[in-house]
Amino acid sequence: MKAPNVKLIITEVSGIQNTRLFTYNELRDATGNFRTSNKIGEGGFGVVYQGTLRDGTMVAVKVLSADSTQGVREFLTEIEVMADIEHENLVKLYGCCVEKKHRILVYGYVENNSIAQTLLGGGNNSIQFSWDTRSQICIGVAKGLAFLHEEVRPHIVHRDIKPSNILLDKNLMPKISDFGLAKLFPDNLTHISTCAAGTVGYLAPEYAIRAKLTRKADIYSFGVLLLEIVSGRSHKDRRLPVAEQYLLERAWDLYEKGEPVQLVDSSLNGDYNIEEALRCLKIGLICTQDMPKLRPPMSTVLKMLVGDIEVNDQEITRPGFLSELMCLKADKGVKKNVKNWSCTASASTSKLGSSSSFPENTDTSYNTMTFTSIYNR
Ligand SMILES: Nc1ncnc2c1ncn2[C@@H]1O[C@H](COP(=O)(O)OP(=O)(O)OP(=O)(O)O)[C@@H](O)[C@H]1O
Repeated sequence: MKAPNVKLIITEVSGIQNTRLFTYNELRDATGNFRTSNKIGEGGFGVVYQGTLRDGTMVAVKVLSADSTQGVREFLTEIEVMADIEHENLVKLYGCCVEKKHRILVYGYVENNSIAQTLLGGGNNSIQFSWDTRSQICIGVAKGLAFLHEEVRPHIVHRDIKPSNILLDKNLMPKISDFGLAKLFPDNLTHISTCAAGTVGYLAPEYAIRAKLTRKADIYSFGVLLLEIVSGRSHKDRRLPVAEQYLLERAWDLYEKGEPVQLVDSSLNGDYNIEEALRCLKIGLICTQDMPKLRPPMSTVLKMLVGDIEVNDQEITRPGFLSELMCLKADKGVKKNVKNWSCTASASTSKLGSSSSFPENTDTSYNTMTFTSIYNR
């Protein structure tokens, strides 16, 4: 695919209100000429630098790789979606730069990295995630999502809720980031049929398999995230015994045995509110139920999290396991097609994978990807 030319991008960007256009020089000055020591991260579409604008505002400057054709669409989507909205649990987009081959996004700087790099970062972090902090993070993400799903018009489906897209500010308040895959969702539509995109492990089965997108896909991803925050482990961990490797399967297993508390992060050393932790785990399971219509809307999930609505055990049915669904389809004779899932990973290192039914030799990664399922052709 050929990259859209700069004039076209500028025309699209200028049509979006409330977007500040930065000059390349301004951003070069802000980041010390994109100095390596100012690099704070790297995602599928480019490198992120810390910077300071002339008025002293701290910013995160995301520079899209010059050769990324995939990134241009995400770049424009991010601006279109983020330009008009502001919420304490969403990263703020200040503006962008489109000059020659440069495509750069400028966000408010969020001090404490992402949940993927801290809580789930395998000990490379000095932050103590107490129970209260975890609870505050879950509630904050739920507030941000409820805002996107129910308050903004048209509604916004994020499509890539996962730990690396939840940043933590100086007070460890969460901010949802990375709206490059988001979809604006007019009121009159029940769902959007789209090429499925997101991150394996967080994808709702109905969305991954049939590419049928509704807000319930975000709610499923949020459920997986909740389980990760309470358990302090990733949705998949190959170092664990086979039966424990998949967090959602493990959570359901323990729940059925009446032992969900075993899932709570042992690094809390028992120092947590057991009632709240159990409630969070149950809500994680409620959000990941196989039938999308059984997953409550985010405003209800939020009320459950803060204890305004009772969480009733009878409400919880079996989660949707994408891996299982794929195996089932494979058993019914379409196995060879599974290999044909076309996948455009957003980073050269990422591969589609996470369950035994995906192509062999694949690896779990947090990278976002776009792929076309066998049902979406
Ligand atoms: N506003 C921000 N403030 C501070 N750090 C940020 C900000 N935005 C991004 N980062 C850092 O840059 C890293 C890369 O972010 P980016 O959104 O490009 O990719 P990602 O979400 O990690 O991966 P992918 O693109 O595959 O989803 C983040 O993990 C985070 O550490």
